Amino acid sequence: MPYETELRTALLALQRASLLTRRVALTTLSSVTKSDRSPVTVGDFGAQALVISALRHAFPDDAIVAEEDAAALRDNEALRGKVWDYVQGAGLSDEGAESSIGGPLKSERDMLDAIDGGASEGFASAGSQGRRVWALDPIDGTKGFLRGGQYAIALALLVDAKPVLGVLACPNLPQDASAPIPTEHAHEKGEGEGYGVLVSAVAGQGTTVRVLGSGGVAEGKPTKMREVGEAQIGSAVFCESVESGHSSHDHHALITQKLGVTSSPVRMDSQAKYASLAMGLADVYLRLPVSASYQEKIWDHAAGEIVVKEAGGMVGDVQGRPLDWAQGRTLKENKGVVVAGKGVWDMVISAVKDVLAA
Ligand SMILES: Nc1ncnc2c1ncn2[C@@H]1O[C@H](COP(=O)(O)O)[C@@H](OP(=O)(O)O)[C@H]1O
Ligand SMILES: [Mg+2]
Repeated sequence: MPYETELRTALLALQRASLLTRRVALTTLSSVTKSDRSPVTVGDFGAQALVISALRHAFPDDAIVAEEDAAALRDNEALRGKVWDYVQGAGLSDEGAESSIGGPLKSERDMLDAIDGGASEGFASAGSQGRRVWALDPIDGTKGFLRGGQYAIALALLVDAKPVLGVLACPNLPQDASAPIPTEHAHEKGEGEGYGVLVSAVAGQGTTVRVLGSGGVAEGKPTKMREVGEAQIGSAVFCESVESGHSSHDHHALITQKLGVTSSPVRMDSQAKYASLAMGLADVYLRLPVSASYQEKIWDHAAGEIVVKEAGGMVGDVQGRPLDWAQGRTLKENKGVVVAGKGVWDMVISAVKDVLAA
């Protein structure tokens, strides 16, 4: 199967990184504020080191674009030591699986180099055919991670500026699609209690859900989005960011009102929203940016996009056009993202257009 090794590596890398984020989540969390005023934690740095070292081991020639860099750690011995403790403590229980992603990191220096290995210019500079770029968000939804809500470790492989593989590790999503999605105190629920999924997709191969474990790759189950038609839109489950600064709750409310949706949207951080749709936990995801200063990276949607599309859903901008991966590193203002099943897509896009035009 195409991308078999890439998928296996990505699943194991994210599983290992989630061992670290789960452990960090059980401590008293604190964050450092970055230059863009967004928070970063020990979990973000540690997860990035673990995933990049796995990718570099398996695919040394591939470019990697990741959210964090190691500057803050190089300057801060205490913080660096803390991250290193967690990185050393995160190893898969299956030795064969662990060694297939390069085994434990050997030194603090290797850890810093791995973190800085995510500084590629990515496909913005990729001209030649067959160019491969991995896009990693080591903790997507850092605010959700800090408040005990949903977060995801998100990894996608883009070939010639198109997502061909995506994996979302969502430690706080329920494994059972009929269970409610926890939005607080979620870190207290672990694998043993039925929480933690790995949702993955490869172009043309469908979307698969696995239990997020601590050893080798678990058996996967194919998943599809729920089939919701126009007649059922009133009872569809909508989801949106917790943060109204990330997308406009007011616009979303006007859209759902127009569509006659009866229940309030489920608020959830991170690309766990895409995973929820792919798993049939929710039906529509609206993300309408609110300000011109909003410079969200397009990478933050790559894994989610393929996971939803391969589960039978649609992902586009507010005009219903496909997301433009070649446009560079940011999701341009006013474009936004709409995610829905095929049965309600036209109707949702038409409501979005009406509300934005008003
Ligand atoms: N002001 C801003 N500018 C750019 N991106 C922003 C932003 N505020 C939030 N984001 C993006 O939105 C993501 C969180 O989305 P959500 O609200 O769906 O949880 C953040 O991911 P990180 O948590 O990885 O930084 C970040 O990429
Ligand atoms: Mg992040």
